[in-house]
Amino acid sequence: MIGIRNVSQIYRTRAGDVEALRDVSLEVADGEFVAIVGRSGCGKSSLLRLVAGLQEATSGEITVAGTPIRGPRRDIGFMFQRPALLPWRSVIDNVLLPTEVFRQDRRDARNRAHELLDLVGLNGFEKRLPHELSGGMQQRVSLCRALIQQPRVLLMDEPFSALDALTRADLTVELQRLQMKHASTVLFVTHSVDEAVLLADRVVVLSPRPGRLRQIVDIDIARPRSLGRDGHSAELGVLRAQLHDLLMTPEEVAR
Ligand SMILES: Nc1ncnc2c1ncn2[C@@H]1O[C@H](COP(=O)(O)OP(=O)(O)OP(=O)(O)O)[C@@H](O)[C@H]1O
Repeated sequence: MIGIRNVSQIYRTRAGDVEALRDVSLEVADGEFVAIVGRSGCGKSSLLRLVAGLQEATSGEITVAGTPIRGPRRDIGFMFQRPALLPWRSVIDNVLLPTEVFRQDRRDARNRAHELLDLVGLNGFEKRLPHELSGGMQQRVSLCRALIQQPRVLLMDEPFSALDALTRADLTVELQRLQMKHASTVLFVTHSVDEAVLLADRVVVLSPRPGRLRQIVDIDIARPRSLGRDGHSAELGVLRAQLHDLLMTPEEVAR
């Protein structure tokens, strides 16, 4: 579904060139959930922006559903760290925004918006304005807005990092539920090893800048997953430790 081939990104700045990504290749299958982890500044957001068509790679090629990315596309949804809702539009009108931009059938879109808001527990909040909601609720609205256009691919850039730990854990559970239901193809950038092992089929570890593909860790554990006592804490713990070591040790001393 997503093909990233030999992608490099160099930013030319007045202070000199910044090499953000070097020769990254990755294939993401239809319905697969791939998490990307790596040190701050290793190019995770850059990679997502390239797949989203928000910027062009210095070299290499990216395809989604077999077609090269040349700019933003309707079949690619994006969710950022902050909800970025329009403050003057109600919850439902925020969710409907992409369907207006892409001129989708209004009635159909409204039905889908209600369904999605219901799914994330925001039933009854449709007419509220964003400032009347908590941060977690706003991010749920943002998730609905990303899903309304039924994208083939959902790109998520640290979507829960601005939330408190418990709300973040709640949303991780919800996203897992949505993923089990819809099996979307997701590329998910996170700093949280816990989130990565709970959500992903595979975790891609990038090396410190310039980001290169260091290792891919398969998370071969049945869903729903949980770090709680009744969950898969032992198996997930081993993978967490492995990822932690990959992130914390320089390549040359890693086993
Ligand atoms: N538009 C830009 N112009 C110049 N340099 C940039 C630009 N965007 C990113 N960079 C640089 O490229 C490198 C990678 O940035 P990027 O935001 O992709 O990393 P990241 O892994 O997402 O970081 P973090 O985890 O801190 O969010 C950084 O050194 C950053 O300063």
